[in-house]
Amino acid sequence: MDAEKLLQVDPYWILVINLLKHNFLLLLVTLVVIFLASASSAQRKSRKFLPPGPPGWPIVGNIFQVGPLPHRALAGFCRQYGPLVYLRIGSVHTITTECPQMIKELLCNQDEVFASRPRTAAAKLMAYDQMDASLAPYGAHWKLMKRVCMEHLLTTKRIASFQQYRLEEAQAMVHSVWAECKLGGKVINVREHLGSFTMNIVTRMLLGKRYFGSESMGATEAKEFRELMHAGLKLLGTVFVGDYLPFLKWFDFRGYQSSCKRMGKQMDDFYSSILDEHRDRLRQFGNGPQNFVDVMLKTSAGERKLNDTEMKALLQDMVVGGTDTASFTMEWCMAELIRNPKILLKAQEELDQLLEDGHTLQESDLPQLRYLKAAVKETLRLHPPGAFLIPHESIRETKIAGYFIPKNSLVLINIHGLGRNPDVWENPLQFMPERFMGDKVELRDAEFRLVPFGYGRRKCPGATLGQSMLLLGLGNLIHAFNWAPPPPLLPTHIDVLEAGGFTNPPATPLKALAIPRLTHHRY
Ligand code: HEM
Repeated sequence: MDAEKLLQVDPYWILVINLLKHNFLLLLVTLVVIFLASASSAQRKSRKFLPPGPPGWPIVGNIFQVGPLPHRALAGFCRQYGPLVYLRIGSVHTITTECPQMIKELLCNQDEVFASRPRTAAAKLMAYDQMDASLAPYGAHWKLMKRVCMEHLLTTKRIASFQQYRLEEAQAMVHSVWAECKLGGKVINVREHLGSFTMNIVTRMLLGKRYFGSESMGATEAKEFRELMHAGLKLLGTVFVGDYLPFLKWFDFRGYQSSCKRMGKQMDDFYSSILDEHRDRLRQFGNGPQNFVDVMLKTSAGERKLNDTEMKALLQDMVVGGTDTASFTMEWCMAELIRNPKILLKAQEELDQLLEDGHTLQESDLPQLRYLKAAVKETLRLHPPGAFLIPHESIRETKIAGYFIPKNSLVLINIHGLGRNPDVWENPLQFMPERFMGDKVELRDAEFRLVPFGYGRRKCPGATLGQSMLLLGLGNLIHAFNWAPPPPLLPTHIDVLEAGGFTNPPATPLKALAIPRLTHHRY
């Protein structure tokens, strides 16, 4: 078997070949030392009662058992070994679960112990050395960044003050779909439209600047940036061997670290240009409406002002947190509605009733959209954007359900698995908004059956904004158009396989036939 074939067959051999390419002797010595160290450490650890899990290889542990869609492999282990599973990924103690009681223990009862984030090469190179809010390890810096998010940027009052942007962008999305399909229906690239919708909302809140559509200020630049962000998120969601076997972090396997570095630099250029432009605009026109950059320029972080790196790191959190998570959730929901025409019709009837006097959908209408809200919950159950919560890390050793959890354990909370756990949900693979109609399962469910925004210290600070974007975007799209699979496909042909990675979008970008269903003047 030649090297090329080996490469396609077994990732373990990829590692071996890459190792052989480098300094063989040095590696051999290192491997022996590591092996002895890990054997003696394993001996010590085995005296403690770790949760059950699959047996692993010497040194590399279970690293090659996680596969291209780790959430699926890890869900399989949870079903085989129990609600809390232990793996050793390289030298990193890892626990994973898809069980509501265990998730409650991790995010609620022992929230502080598990409130940190692991350090990884991708996060270091692409997220300002983890100086932001979402990837910062637990500690004083994270507290400061989170406080800026919660008390200055994402407050109820500020989010409400941007309501007009969201309404305008929802209508602009309807108009641009209509402009494509008004002559009787056309196949639309749904991902493109949803991506522009969320990106425009976020960049208008950040900077008062619209990137896509009419009065666009740099659509090509923004499109390039969005592609860059997707590639960056893919890297962030990829298992990089050097994060788990620290003695290999010097090897740039498949150019992983150079790619992260290059993307980090390109993204930094984009955020720097946002700050520069904003300062220029302030010099020229003085203060406008209070967008996020205005607020950050004035905000004090403790005794001092935020520095440029902190501002750019937070800008990145807002862009990443506010765009793909929402647009991919809407794309999944659209895919499921198109696969289930009766459910789509029911959601449309609810909207028709609410909007029969001819008014456009307002945020004050959203609480009345009970069925659409149930469809959104059902989407977040079956297709959460991000199969795992952002990885957590334990700050000290502890016990869960009688099992020993070592300090610095990586904690992978599998919400994709939770939503499909047959012990929690009846017919888990069926898209059925009705299951939420009479039920008391909320987005912050007390029983932890649904936690799409996390819970506890590391919970999402943008949840309210995210939900408004979801309901407004979806409500407008399904009220204004009928949707069907691109001919000659049938509804059941719509693909619902996930791509994996940090934000887990549909593997195939959704394309669908849009047919206007309102009178002309309403577009
Ligand atoms: C549908 C929309 C959204 C979903 C499903 C979502 C989901 C999540 C999840 C699962 C986490 C991780 C929780 C954990 O690790 O325990 C998170 C964290 C975060 N989200 Fe969101 N999010 C959404 C929208 C937003 C928006 C609109 C923003 C800001 C504009 C945002 C900003 C953040 C930040 C800064 C964090 C990090 C919090 C921390 O680590 O302390 N998210 N989000």
